[in-house]
Amino acid sequence: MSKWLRRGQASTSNNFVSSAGQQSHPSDFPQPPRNEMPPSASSAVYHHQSPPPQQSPIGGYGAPPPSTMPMDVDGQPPRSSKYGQTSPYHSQQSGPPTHYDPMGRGVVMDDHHNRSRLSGSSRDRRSRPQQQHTEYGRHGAMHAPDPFGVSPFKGPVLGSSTPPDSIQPSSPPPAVTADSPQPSSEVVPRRPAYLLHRDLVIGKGSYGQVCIASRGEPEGHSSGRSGKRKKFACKCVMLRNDPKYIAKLQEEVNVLRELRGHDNVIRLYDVFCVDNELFIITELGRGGDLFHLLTTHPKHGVTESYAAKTVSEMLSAVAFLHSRNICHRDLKLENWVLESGKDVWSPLKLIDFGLSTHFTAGQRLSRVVGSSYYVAPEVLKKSYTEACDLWSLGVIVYMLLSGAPPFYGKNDEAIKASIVQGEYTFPHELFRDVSDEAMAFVSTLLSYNIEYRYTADQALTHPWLALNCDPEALHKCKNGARGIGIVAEPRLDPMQL
Ligand SMILES: Nc1ncnc2c1ncn2[C@@H]1O[C@H](COP(=O)(O)OP(=O)(O)OP(=O)(O)O)[C@@H](O)[C@H]1O
Repeated sequence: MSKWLRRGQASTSNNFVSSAGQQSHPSDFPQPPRNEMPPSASSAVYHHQSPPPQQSPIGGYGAPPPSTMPMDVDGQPPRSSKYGQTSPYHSQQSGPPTHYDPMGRGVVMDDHHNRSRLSGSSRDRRSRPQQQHTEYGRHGAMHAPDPFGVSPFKGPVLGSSTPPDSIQPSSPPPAVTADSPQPSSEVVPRRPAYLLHRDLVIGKGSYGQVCIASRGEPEGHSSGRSGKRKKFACKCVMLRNDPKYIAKLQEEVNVLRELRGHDNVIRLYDVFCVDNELFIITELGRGGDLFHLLTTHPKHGVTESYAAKTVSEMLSAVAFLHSRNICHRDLKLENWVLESGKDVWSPLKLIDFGLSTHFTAGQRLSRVVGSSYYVAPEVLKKSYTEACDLWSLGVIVYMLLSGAPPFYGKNDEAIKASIVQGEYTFPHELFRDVSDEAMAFVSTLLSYNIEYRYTADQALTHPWLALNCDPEALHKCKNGARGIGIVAEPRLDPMQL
């Protein structure tokens, strides 16, 4: 199925949008099945000069998927997935709907191996002779300023002799226990200690790598606590003496903080620097990213009900972002992770705000950023608004339903040319089982003219979602889109490093 998909790597360069980088299955890239496709008069070709279609016809073969692509068109070293070969997306638990395979295959697989890799179980760790853990914040802790003021803990020094079981930014400081050092006057909350598992890499991006961090009582600790360490994702970024780069990181953290509380946005827990390296501690998406989900299944895409559930959660997050005047600018399959490694229906979480920016109403942005396949045509033309995020969501839904991208080419230039041309089809081979309503929904997002493109709020009211989503879940997404129940935090002062 998604043999012609490859991981996209975001670029911040002004006039280049990169798709180079990780390629999960290099040997799988097929030659385009052009010859296998019968010519069809019913091909649905949408062009930006045409009025937006209300309902998309099914069937027809358009241009083929891309041909075999080079491992790395930028000459950068290929990135490799650290999730392992076993899919983390299957559950061995029984009972609907969590057991349901969205690919419609009804297959369940053992995800133990993968979970142990993600969670760094004791068995996994024992088998490694050389552990590469760095513990921050124990006795003699490194001084780790909190450059963004994110941590709820006031102390300038990371760590405590008795770190609490979990960090709850809005909760009171951890209790001081008998073996804690006695504070001299008042109780000053200490920042928690994290164990950084450098060898448990869960993802690599253009700015660094993401690995597991944990916090809590080590197993067998005598304090009588549960002995379970809480796991986090830790993005490790080497700092450079470059004001623009620092400003970008600051914006990333500010955005993460502002969005804290939304069910479909990854939760920020802590930020600190040690020895010129920045660590951003967030909630861990144990189920891995959607790119992995899609590319580890041999079928063409997911079921409509799974796609609709997924998209409504995405729209909820994006509507919330836009209501806070934040444009993500890098929405792609790789940037949505599943909360649970056991339940493929668990909530999705949006990650990677490295290209996000604040905007003012009506402002035209001009910086060309994003990832191949997903970038909107108006971004490539250097005049765009937050509507570019909806285009990217349209690409994602198309991919979820079919397993292939709507715009493709043998390299970045060809992909960009295809996007700027704006023509795409719903090849019968890939959309055979997909309803007209689903394709109509995709068309509302892949509308070339942003006047016709749906906003996230509009898309949430589309009949296809109402038909395919659990009403209660959809209602929750609509509430989330409006920020109901979320206390947004103010923007932070500029970072001082
Ligand atoms: N909180 C998380 N939970 C689970 N996996 C994560 C988490 N954060 C990141 N990842 C994994 O790590 C990968 C890279 O992370 P991220 O996108 O934040 O890095 P980046 O350097 O900004 O990447 P890019 O080059 O795509 O912008 C993600 O695609 C995802 O697979």
